[in-house]
Amino acid sequence: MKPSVGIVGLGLIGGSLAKAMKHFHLTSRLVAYDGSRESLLQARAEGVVDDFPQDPSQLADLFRGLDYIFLCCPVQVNLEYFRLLQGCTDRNTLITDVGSTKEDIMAAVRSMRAQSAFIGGHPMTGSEKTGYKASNPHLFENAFYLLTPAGLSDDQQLQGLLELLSSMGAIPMVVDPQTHDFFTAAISHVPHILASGLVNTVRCLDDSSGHMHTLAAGGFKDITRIASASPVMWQQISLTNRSSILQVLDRLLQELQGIRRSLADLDAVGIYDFFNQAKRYRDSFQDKGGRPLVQTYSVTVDVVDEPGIIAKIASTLSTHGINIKNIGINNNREDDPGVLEIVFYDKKSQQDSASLLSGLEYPVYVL
Ligand SMILES: NC(=O)c1ccc[n+]([C@@H]2O[C@H](COP(=O)([O-])OP(=O)(O)OC[C@H]3O[C@@H](n4cnc5c(N)ncnc54)[C@H](O)[C@@H]3O)[C@@H](O)[C@H]2O)c1
Ligand SMILES: O=C(O)C(=O)C[C@]1(C(=O)O)C=C[C@@H](O)C=C1
Repeated sequence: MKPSVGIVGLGLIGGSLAKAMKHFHLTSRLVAYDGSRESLLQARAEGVVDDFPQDPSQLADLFRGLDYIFLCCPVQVNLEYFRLLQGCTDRNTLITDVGSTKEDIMAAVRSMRAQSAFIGGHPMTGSEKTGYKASNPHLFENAFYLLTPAGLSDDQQLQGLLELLSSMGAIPMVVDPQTHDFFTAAISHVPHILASGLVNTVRCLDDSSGHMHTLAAGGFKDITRIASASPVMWQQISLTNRSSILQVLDRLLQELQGIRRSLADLDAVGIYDFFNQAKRYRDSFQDKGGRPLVQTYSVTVDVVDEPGIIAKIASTLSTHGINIKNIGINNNREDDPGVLEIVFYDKKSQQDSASLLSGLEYPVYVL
């Protein structure tokens, strides 16, 4: 028997969970609630959710007796819904959240002596975009999905959740909440603070004609994409992971002070070491392509960014029997040449396409 599922917060992550569960036919019934009625209407029209309450007062009736409830609002809002849902749940309902911080919610749930079972959750995938319109059924494929059970559920419920997430293509991994919050402070939360700090710096330094804004190119755009994310989401993440963020932020400030000192002292070796150490460590991430554990076979091709270029290269490869998994232009440079990234299913296709396209005089790089 497939489980019944409820989702509170049908935005980027909640909407993607709903779409994935529908896409892979994982539920017997899927109900949702969101502050945006427009999202709920769209999801029902698309067949992604079966039903939704007309207003929050009907939430308990519609969510009673579900097997799983996913809380997918900003982290502090998730806790409010966890409390609210205690009125209509018991140990047979497993509530889980997708929030980016875990110590805070785990401590609150533990101190509450909740009726329902609970497992903290956090998919290590997402984007700077928000809302149901940005959601996508394949978001979780090959992405780590961290879980913090901490004894608030039974083994069978943990097993069931692991299977449900794996069926959406995710790679679940159990961690303790403290480790989770320290790791994510370093690899996600402080990077977001830094990206927003850089954008604020340029905003303050730009001239009245906005020349910096006009000229900002690939490097600035690459490192600051995430600064376009939801301020409410990041406010709540920051407030619920203060001590780990402060610890990592202090380490980052040391790093910045170090390079500042090397510059002030004209210490050429120190400056080289700063960039070289970072390059060596960052290059070691390359093979993973942001999707850990999955080997990717891709090439990049420098192309003139003109209409029809993707079709031209795709048809050349297809004429030679080479299957493409994914293809797209990375337009970091304004107007002129773009970098076309092509992903293949296997190494042979990667190598064959590299020699074919080099033979046609395209500059090709094998990744
Ligand atoms: N965006 C990411 O990259 C990402 C990745 C992993 C985890 N998360 C976590 O997932 C959660 C959701 O983030 P998202 O990116 O989907 O954000 P989002 O803004 O796309 O979605 C949040 C949804 O919650 C709804 N909502 C907010 N307050 C509400 C309330 N009081 N009542 C009812 N609905 C309410 C909003 O209408 C929206 O649809 C957050 O806890 C975040 O920390 C985000
Ligand atoms: O790729 C992005 O845009 C993200 O910001 C995703 C990201 C991250 O920092 O890596 C953001 C917050 C999450 O909790 C998990 C993933």
